[in-house]
This record gives sequence, structure tokens and C-alpha cells, in this order.
Amino acid sequence: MTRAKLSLYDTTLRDGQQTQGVQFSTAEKQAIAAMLDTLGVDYIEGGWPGANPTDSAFFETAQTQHATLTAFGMTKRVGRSAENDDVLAAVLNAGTPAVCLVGKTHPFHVDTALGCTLDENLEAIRASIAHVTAQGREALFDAEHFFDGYSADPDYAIACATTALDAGARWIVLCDTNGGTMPGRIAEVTRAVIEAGVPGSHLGIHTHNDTEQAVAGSLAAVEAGARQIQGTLNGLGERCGNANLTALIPTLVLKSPYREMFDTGISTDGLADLTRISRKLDDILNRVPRREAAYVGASAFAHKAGLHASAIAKNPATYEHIPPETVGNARIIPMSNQAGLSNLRKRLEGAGLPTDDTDALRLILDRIKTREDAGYSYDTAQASFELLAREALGQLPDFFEVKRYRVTVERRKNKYDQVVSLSEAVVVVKVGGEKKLSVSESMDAEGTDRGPVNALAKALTKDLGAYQDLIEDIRLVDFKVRITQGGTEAVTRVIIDSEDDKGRRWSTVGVSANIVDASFEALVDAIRWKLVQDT
Ligand SMILES: CC(=O)SCCNC(=O)CCNC(=O)[C@H](O)C(C)(C)COP(=O)(O)OP(=O)(O)OC[C@H]1O[C@@H](n2cnc3c(N)ncnc32)[C@H](O)[C@@H]1OP(=O)(O)O
Ligand SMILES: CC(=O)C(=O)O
Repeated sequence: MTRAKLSLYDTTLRDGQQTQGVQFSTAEKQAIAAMLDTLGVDYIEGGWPGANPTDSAFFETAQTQHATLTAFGMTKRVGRSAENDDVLAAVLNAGTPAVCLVGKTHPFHVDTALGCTLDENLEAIRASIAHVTAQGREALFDAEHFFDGYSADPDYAIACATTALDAGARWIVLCDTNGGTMPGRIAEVTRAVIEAGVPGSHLGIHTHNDTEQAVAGSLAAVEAGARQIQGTLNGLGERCGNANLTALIPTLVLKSPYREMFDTGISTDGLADLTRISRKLDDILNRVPRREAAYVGASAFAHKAGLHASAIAKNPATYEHIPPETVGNARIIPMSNQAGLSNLRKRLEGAGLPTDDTDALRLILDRIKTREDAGYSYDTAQASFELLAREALGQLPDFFEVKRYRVTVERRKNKYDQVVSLSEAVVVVKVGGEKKLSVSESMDAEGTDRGPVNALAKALTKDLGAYQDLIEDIRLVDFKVRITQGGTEAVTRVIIDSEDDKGRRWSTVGVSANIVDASFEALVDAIRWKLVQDT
């Protein structure tokens, strides 16, 4: 059976940039466009030229090998010709092979937002699309508020779509702009538009995630006959986001009936790059990747429960809907109070530790469950888990012993009458039979106070004797604090993420009634884990 072409249109750089808190630089836009191009999407909407300097600068240098670069804009304003509309001119001046114009299709919006008549809006759509195609560009029409507009006045919404089609638009994209339409209704309206004369091969779908159904709505539209999906990486986008291409792409490529029906042009290699691309985008945005994200999240193939881990060891298909490597992800078997011997064996094997002493393994499981009851959490702090296991198995070298530590925090006025704070830490350790006392302050080279935990970390890593060279490259990259329940008392749990020059990243946990003490415990574990790896 020949598969129909399903066009993928990425709007991460336009609608994705409408996410609250997201502000791409031109260089970041270029990096994201390059990733999308390699991934194999058909269109990359780079932004709105003329709307801001970043978007204009992006189009000055943007290049793609595979994807059609697309500039976004709006239909001309009423009262001026398309040729004399300065906003439209700036969009066209970007010189892209494709141009996507958003236009109104809902009488309420024509009246309220534009303040013109329904006929004037139809003429604006016609003239704008005709102007784009007259310049030899491919035109797309984003039919804004189409589903709500169709419900209010089906004839007018259809007239907007057919006007754009007749004026030469290659794609009429039905937009669920407010994100409130149910997938069943999206399918029903899409079918009605096709019946009214817009062929499915010219119809696209653009959904928003306000009811957490943007992906479902997109799939409903293609099942009804639409042949283009617009979406964004990691589901970025205005308000609750757009249809998430990072979830849609694997579904379209791997799942029935889509894989038999459609050719998306995404290769096996492109699919296997998806997890890296998703995390790279988060890295650019300085966001922590969503662990539970479908297909690409760190937990998407994490098997925490003992029953699951036991079956996974026999055959991964027991609890995995696809092999994780298909999308470039990896299986993990975390340790926690939900774990059994199977989880434990898998984790110990991964750390190169013996798994044959069942009594020792039971002891480790008991310790984990008891400590988790006291407030610890090992399913993310896998480095602390490994240290606990090594200790129980008698495989943890006695690198150093902390004899005592002290931290003071001072808040005072300086000579300029400004309030300043400063922490000072003293740590005494015993290394190789020798006692060492180190003192550090929390002030960094720029004179900024980095707080008591920073002062402690500096003091602890100042002089560890023979181990000093091995710990110089440790960096503390994330620090999470949580008030939780330890038995019957409230305690503080601190999780610290560290990394080193070898590109390793590891997490450790500490628990105490006192936040500084919990942090100190996690810091000590971070150093011990690093020494285990490098000695
Ligand atoms: C559904 C979507 O996500 S569409 C994409 C929306 N994206 C953005 O708005 C981001 C980029 N936008 C911008 O930088 C600015 O809004 C600009 C440069 C485009 C316009 O700025 P301004 O000229 O200051 O106008 P402003 O943003 O205040 O208002 C939008 C104007 O466009 C008009 N307009 C809105 N949609 C359309 C349309 N489809 N066709 C013609 N005019 C439109 C509005 O009626 C309003 O006109 P008014 O100023 O006469 O009331
Ligand atoms: C065009 C667009 O982004 C929307 O209607 O949601």
C-alpha cells in the first residue's frame, strides 16, 4: 500500500517563542533550526520578520538543506492594499520560499479585533494570499479560531478557507487557536471542510494544548483527512503550548494506523536523534527536561516497581511499548522503596558490583526501604544509592572521615550602609591518618555571597590530601530542597547534582532536620562517588 505524504510543519521558533519565559537569541534560533533540518521536518517557521530584531536577523542568515524555510505574518490591514502594507512587506522581504499568513475566520474576531466587515476580511485574505503567490512564494493560510468560528458561522469560516485556497494558498491550516476543541469535534469539522471543497491534501491542523489534547486533536484531524500537522518541539507554545512534535513524530512513525498510512519523511536516524534534540532544546532554554515526557523523558523507560523490573529482566517488551533506543532514549531501573531484587541486581550490574550474595542484597533493599521511610529518595539520587550498596557489600574504600564542620552566617551593614551577608565554613577531615582543617568563605571572585552551602563545599574540597587532584573538576550544578516527612517528623531533603570534566553528571541525597546538614551529607556523597569512579 502506498503511504500518503504527511507534511510536518515546525513552529518552535514562532509559536514556541510565544511561550511565557522563552526568548530565543538569533544564534539559538539558528541552532534549533539546524536540529530541525537534520531531524527531517518539512517546514521550519522561523518567526515573524519585521516584528522584532531577533526574528529579522534570523532570516538574514537562515539556511536549510531539507526543510522549507517559512516566514510568518498576518493578512494585510483593511484600508490599504497588500502591496502597500508595511507589515506584509517586511514579512515578504525576508525572502523565504514559503510565507504563512494568519487571518481571521470567526465573525466575532473580525468584528471585535479587526473592527471591519466580514467581506472586508475576506478581501484581505484574498489579496494577501494572492500577493504572496504573485511573488512566486508558497503561501500558507493559518485560519485562526477556525473551529470556534465554524461553530458560530460555518458558512463564513468555510468561505475564509476557500477564499485562501482560490487565491493560491498551498495549505489551509485549521487552527484551534484557543485550544478548547475536543478531538472528536476537530475530526468532524475537518471532514466538513473537505466536503465543502478544500482537499485534504491542502489541509493542515494547528492545535493548542489547553485541554491537554493537542496531540490527540492533531491525530483526529489527520484521520479525518488533513495532511499537514503544525507543532513544536517539547510542545512549546502560547499559554499551555502547541501540539508536541516530540510526541507526535514517534507516534506517526511507529504506531498503527499512522505508520501504515503516512510517510512523514522522518528517517530511522532522525527518530533516534529525537531524545538528544529534545534535551538540547531544554539546555538552550536553561530548563530542566521534563522526566515524564512521552518517548524522550528520562522516566519514559524507567522501571521503578519491583514487579516491572523483574519482568523487564526477562524480556523488556513486558513493560515497554517500544524499544527506548528507537527514539534515542535509554532504559533505567532505579532503586527505591518500590524495588525488589530484580531492580537491585540490574543496578548493581550496571555499577560493576557483585550480585550473587542474596543475603547482602536483601540487606541493601532493607536499608533503602528504611532510609526512604526516613525521608531519603534514591530513585533520582542514584549515586547515593550506589554508595549505600558498596558500603553494604564491603566495597566502599574509606577515603576520608569528616571529624566536624561548622558554618556561620553573618548579616550586617557595610561601610556604604548596604546590607550584606557572608558565610564562613570550617571543615575538619581525616585523610590518610592526617587531620586537615580547611576554612572558606561564601564570597565568589565577583564579591557575590553564594551562601553557606557554597562555603561548606569550598571548605570540604579545599584539601583532601592525596585525593585533591581527583576532585578539582567537580562542579555543583543543581540543588533541590524539599521539606518532606521522615517517619513522623518533617525533615529537609536535599538533592545535589554534580558534574565533572569527563562529562559525568550524578545526583546525591542528604536528609536532616537542618538544611545545611542535609546539604553537607549530599556534598560528602558527591565527593565519595567521584573518588569511587576515579581511584
Ligand atoms: C494566533 C497567533 O498566535 S498569531 C501570532 C501572534 N504573534 C504575535 O503577535 C507576535 C508578534 N507581534 C508583534 O510583534 C506585534 O503585534 C506586531 C508588530 C505584529 C503588530 O504590532 P502593532 O502594530 O503595535 O499592533 P498590536 O500588536 O497592538 O495589535 C495588533 C494589530 O493587528 C491587527 N490584526 C490582528 N490580526 C490581524 C490579521 N489577521 N490581519 C490584519 N490585521 C490583524 C489588530 O486588529 C491590531 O490592529 P490595531 O492596532 O489597528 O488595533
Ligand atoms: C496561528 C496560530 O498560532 C493560532 O491560531 O494558534
